[in-house]
This record gives sequence, structure tokens and C-alpha cells, in this order.
Amino acid sequence: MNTSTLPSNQSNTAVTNDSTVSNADKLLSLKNISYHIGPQRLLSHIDIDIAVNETVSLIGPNGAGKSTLVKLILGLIESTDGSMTAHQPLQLGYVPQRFAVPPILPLRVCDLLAQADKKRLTSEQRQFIFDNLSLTHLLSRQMLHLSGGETQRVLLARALLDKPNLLILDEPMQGLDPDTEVWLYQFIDELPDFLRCAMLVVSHDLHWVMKGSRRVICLNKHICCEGQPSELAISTEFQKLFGHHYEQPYVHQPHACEHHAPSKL
Ligand SMILES: Nc1ncnc2c1ncn2[C@@H]1O[C@H](COP(=O)(O)OP(=O)(O)OP(=O)(O)O)[C@@H](O)[C@H]1O
Repeated sequence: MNTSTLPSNQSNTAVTNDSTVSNADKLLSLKNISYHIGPQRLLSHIDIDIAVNETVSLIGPNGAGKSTLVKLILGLIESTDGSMTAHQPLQLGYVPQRFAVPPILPLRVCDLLAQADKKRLTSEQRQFIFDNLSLTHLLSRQMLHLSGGETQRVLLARALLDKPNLLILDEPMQGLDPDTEVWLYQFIDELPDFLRCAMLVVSHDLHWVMKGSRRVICLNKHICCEGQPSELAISTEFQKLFGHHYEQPYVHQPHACEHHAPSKL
């Protein structure tokens, strides 16, 4: 799936622009979102508000529905129930979990980056992204031949060049070496003012999530728990899912949670 920037009105899911909301901080609200494929229940009763410039981490075991939720927000699939409300026009930036270029498709880095809307940033701001993500020497290279870390930098640049107000990072650190991971975390933590935006970060890196996030949502087809890391760490649902792996390198623990209704902290 390509990096994509979609205005809210391209979403298939019921997205409405709500200019009457009194809380000016809200950017996007998901209300009672469910997604089924036939009898298979992928997501149930999801309520999430994301505020302007807020970073939200989304965690959950394999198959919890994290990527499905991202697809719903991106408008790539349509929810079975519920609604999404964009409180201001959404400019979405997306760094996908995987980016597979077919071997027969010539796609240079400069070709991919040229898809961004050139009018959204000044040339100095664009150069800032190129310099800080060390892209200049990669521009004529084929996407197919980039390393994992180089690919992530290009995809992040592609998303940022559109100056998103909601940046969705789907497991951005997958396949990166520890030094590159630290560097990338620092880069997204310290975005300059002209790139500040809300972020939804899907991550399996529990240590980063619990150290580096202000708000964490724990998904397992429904929202098991959510809150600040300090609140989450003592919640029963979090303990069931991740408890004894939290102080060790994270290894997923199969989850036997049987809830069908959302239960929040
Ligand atoms: N189009 C589809 N048809 C049938 N099942 C699907 C489809 N898309 C996803 N699923 C199933 O829905 C569940 C949730 O998938 P999803 O990719 O959203 O999980 P995830 O939390 O992102 O997992 P991971 O951490 O492994 O990336 C999985 O069991 C998956 O097999």
C-alpha cells in the first residue's frame, strides 16, 4: 500500500465535517466504529478522539485490528457501523507497515517524493526534510534497492512533504537497527513547528510506547484500556495482555480477553 494523503472527503467510512464542535482541540472522533467481514468481527465499538497535535500510541497483539483501524481512518475500507467526524479538514500522512515495490516497476526516490503537493511547504521547509532525513544522496536511487532504514526515511519524508495534520505511522520501526530506531523516534518527537501534527503511532515496541507516549490505546478487537502509560501499567487489562513482558524485551502473549463491549479505564 502506498504512502497516501487523503482529504477526509475521500473516505468511504461515514466521515462528516463538524464545524460546530465547541472543543477546538479535537481533530478526529471515531464513534462506535465496528468492522465485520461476514461473521468475522475485526473491530467492535471503537470510540477514539484525537486532538490537534496529540500523539496517540496504538498497541495490541498480532491480529488485534490495528492495521484495520488505520485503514478505516485512511478511508481505504468502510466501517460496518459507527461514524468518523473530522472536526477540521483532515490532511492525512501515512507511513505504511510494508512498502513493496514490484521488481518490474522502476520507481526512483525522487519519483515518489514528486507525488507530494509542492505548494504545502516552502522550498526551505522541504529542504529541511531532505537534509534531516538525509535524502539528497538517495534521490536518484530505485526504491526497490533501498535498505529498510532508507525506505522508512523516504516514506516519512513523503508523508511529511504534504504537511499532514494527522500522521499515521504503522509500526515505523519495523526492521530498523537500534541506532536508526533511536534516531527516528527522536526525529518524530522533535518535529519543528511547521511540521507539528497529530500522530497515531501503531507500535509493538512496548518500552518506547510506555516511556515515550502521553496517551496509549490498547486494542484487541475492542479498546481493552486506554490512558497515560502510568495508568495503563496498573490496569488489569494491560496486565493481562502484556504484564510480565513489560520489564523484559517485548514478546507477545496470547490474549484470552472475552469482552464484547469496550471497557475503558
Ligand atoms: N480482508 C480481510 N479478510 C479477512 N480477514 C482479515 C482481512 N483483513 C484483516 N483480517 C484479519 O483481521 C484481523 C486483524 O488484522 P490486522 O491486520 O488489522 O491486525 P493487526 O493488529 O494490525 O496485526 P499485526 O500486529 O499482526 O500487524 C487478523 O486476524 C486478520 O487476519
